[in-house]
Amino acid sequence: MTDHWNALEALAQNASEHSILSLFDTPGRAEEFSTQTGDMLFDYSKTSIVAGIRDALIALAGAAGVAEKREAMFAGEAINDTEGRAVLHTALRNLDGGPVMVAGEDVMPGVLATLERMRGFAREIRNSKITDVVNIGIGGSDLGPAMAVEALSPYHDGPRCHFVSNVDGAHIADTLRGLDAKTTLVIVASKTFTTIETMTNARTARAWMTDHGGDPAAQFAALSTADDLTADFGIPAERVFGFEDWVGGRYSMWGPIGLSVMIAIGPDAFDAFLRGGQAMDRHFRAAAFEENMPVLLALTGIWHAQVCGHASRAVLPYDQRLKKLPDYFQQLEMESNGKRVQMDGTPVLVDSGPVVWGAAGTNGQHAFYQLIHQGTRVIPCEFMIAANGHEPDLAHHHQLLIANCLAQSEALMRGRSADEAREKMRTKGFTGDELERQAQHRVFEGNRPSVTLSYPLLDPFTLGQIVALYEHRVFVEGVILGINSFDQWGVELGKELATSLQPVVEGTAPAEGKDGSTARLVAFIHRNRDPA
Ligand SMILES: O=P(O)(O)OC[C@H]1O[C@H](O)[C@H](O)[C@@H](O)[C@@H]1O
Repeated sequence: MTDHWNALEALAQNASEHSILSLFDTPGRAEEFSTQTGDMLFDYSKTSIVAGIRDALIALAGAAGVAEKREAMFAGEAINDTEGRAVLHTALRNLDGGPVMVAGEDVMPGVLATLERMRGFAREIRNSKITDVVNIGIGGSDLGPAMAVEALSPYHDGPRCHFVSNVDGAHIADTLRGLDAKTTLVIVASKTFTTIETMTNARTARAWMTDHGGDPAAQFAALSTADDLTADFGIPAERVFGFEDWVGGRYSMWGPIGLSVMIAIGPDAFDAFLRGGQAMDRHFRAAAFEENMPVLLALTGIWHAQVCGHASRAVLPYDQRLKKLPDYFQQLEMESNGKRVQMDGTPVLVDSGPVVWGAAGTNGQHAFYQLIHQGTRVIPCEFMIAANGHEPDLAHHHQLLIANCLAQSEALMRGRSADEAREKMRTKGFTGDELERQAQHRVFEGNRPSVTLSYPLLDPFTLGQIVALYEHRVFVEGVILGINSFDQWGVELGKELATSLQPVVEGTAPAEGKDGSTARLVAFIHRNRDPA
């Protein structure tokens, strides 16, 4: 692998001698550096990647064993080897794809039976007196469904959905205020059913329901792998939707964790979402790397983060309803690929995954794009735009949205030279030193890379394609980095310390053994706390 990384570094040196804009002097660049699957287009031509770089990146992916590991994943091998688990979220959307074997057993009958139970339950709730659904979960048991319910609001014809994640009592208090306990369904979503935030919120919701005339025995459902714990909590088996440990939390919205989405948009639209994911799986398995959208998206990411050294990437959906997508991708990418060692326990050879962040366009333009355009660090951008909105009466809004999205990627690439800036200031009447000073503030270096994903309409099928595209992108990047993208040991230490600090904060244990800063903060909080 070291040879491949070295070769890419040398290519990056050469690439810095040509501007991205100048690459378009070669006819056909946009066609050659874009790929399509179904009706979705991924354009990576506004990057410094040229044919030789793409070949080298594909060779890197080949050397890392991406094709073999991809098949191992789909074949149910225990590729999450620090936890000894298979990785089969793809089975959850394998609606008609045949058997999927785990340890010699076909898991599809179980997956399809649970899906059918979910459909029955969703129909029952949609036809009942339930007006509001509260999904209590955190991380992978919250971000995906919360994002999808908002993304698919034009298809939302079921009860209202609310999402409570934070252990901060403000979250559940604000959410329950105004809800009718007699017509609310609470879904406790937790793979492990031990997560302290979720279990604390679930108990609070149960007490609220009892106190306000609802019936927790009839109005609670659970989504979990731990049926013993859901039973202990008092949720009857017919309202428990289980899944297996081969579904990672941040990959779980395709199965029971997506129940709130199914209740919101109905089983048929949820099926379309699954089919979008399945279509992307098929493309990912079948397409040559040169045309493979998840592979090319991953290679673009590797080029920018690990080869060119850009430490973050911005996800910029020009779609108000996708405003939670950056948060969702943050967990998907950063929890998966923020790792210090390779599979064999030795340090990673290059930087691990980048910081992923972003916001919906055009809002971000009026907040942080200044830094993206003129800050000293390069931030590769990932734009998303639909050809159509869901508001035919407001088509002029959508034209403006598209124009803004395309304008940003063009501006990032093209920039504005010092001469252009001087000319601009000259026409405004500036001269001499003041002209020069004013002009410098208006220079955009340009040559800033971006990619754009475009599709006809953000419908359930398309959302399924987008989510699966990014899941596979993360997988490919993880394989190239040599890491396990499916564990998350890095979240453990903070949890353990929170458990040990709880009695200290409550005042039932001394702050002994804690560092001076922590002890002082505890003392300050104790002094300032209102008496109970
Ligand atoms: O679904 P749960 O078991 O409650 O887990 C919820 C979340 O908690 C953990 O801290 C993990 O880092 C996440 O990957 C997970 O999604």
